[in-house]
Amino acid sequence: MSTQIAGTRVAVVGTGTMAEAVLAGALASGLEPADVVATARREARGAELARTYGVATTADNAAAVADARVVLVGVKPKDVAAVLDEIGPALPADAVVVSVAVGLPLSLYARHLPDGQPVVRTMPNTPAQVGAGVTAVVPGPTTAEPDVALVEALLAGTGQTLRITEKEIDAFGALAGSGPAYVFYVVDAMAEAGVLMGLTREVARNLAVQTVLGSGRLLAETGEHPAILREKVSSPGGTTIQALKRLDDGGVRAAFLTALEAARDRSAELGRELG
Ligand SMILES: NC(=O)C1=CN([C@@H]2O[C@H](COP(=O)(O)OP(=O)(O)OC[C@H]3O[C@@H](n4cnc5c(N)ncnc54)[C@H](O)[C@@H]3O)[C@@H](O)[C@H]2O)C=CC1
Ligand SMILES: O=C(O)[C@@H]1CCC=N1
Repeated sequence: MSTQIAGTRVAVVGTGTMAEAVLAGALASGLEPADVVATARREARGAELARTYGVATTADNAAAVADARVVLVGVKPKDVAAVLDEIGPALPADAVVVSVAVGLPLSLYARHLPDGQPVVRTMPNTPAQVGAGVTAVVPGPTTAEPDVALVEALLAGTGQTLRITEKEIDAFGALAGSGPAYVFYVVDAMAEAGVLMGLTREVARNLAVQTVLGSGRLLAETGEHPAILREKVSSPGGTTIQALKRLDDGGVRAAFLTALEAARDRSAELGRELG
């Protein structure tokens, strides 16, 4: 199905790290900068966004959404309800509100927006900025299919999109939404090990980055199970198995399981606290 992106008026309300990454991807999908208004509270931030993306900017959230077809709400979860109350009266009836906030249920949007306002809840991740993200998409209960397809078309330039149910989104966020942070943590730790062994910081970091990039591509392009690829690196009686044993001794695998459960549980907790 082809959905027309060019000419779609988009407002980004609260253009921080995640919203900027989604905006960059949407522009790569064919969204035109002239059709975008992004809000920024600080003038310098607005100027930076205008310079980088060629979009219009304003500090006035309500004015930004007044003729929008799609409104991306990019503020932190604790600020979402107040922003919805602020923009609600100015929203065109057909404007689709797109959530990126972790934890917040669709029911919160229904409570703070005019009756019948279309909403799509998403969970993106920051690799969206380079077109290599993965975004969960949960349509609101009354959101029409063409509106969901429009949001997915806008997100196409950010990487993959995947429709899921709302009950799956806390786990999705714990794995994919937060996931880049775990990978950056591993890269940082591997680079530090390189420095410990006497490599320069620059070389160590480059080796760690290239190894993660190459391993990700190998996984994606071969479709092989990670355990099989791991076995292909670990020769019997060789070096890698010595390192993997130390990771197991350190409880790293189990730590990943409890870490992701903790992120999922915090997402659910945010939903209870703020939703
Ligand atoms: N950072 C990430 O990797 C991910 C973040 N998210 C979600 O994205 C949302 C934003 O997170 P980040 O981008 O990390 O935070 P951020 O702090 O970088 O961005 C929030 C932005 O909202 C602005 N803001 C706050 N109140 C405002 C208001 N009343 N009007 C206009 N702008 C306002 C801030 O100035 C800031 O630029 C959160 O809801 C988070 O759960 C979701 C997935 C991944
Ligand atoms: O840490 C957070 O709360 C956000 C949501 C998912 C990734 N970052």
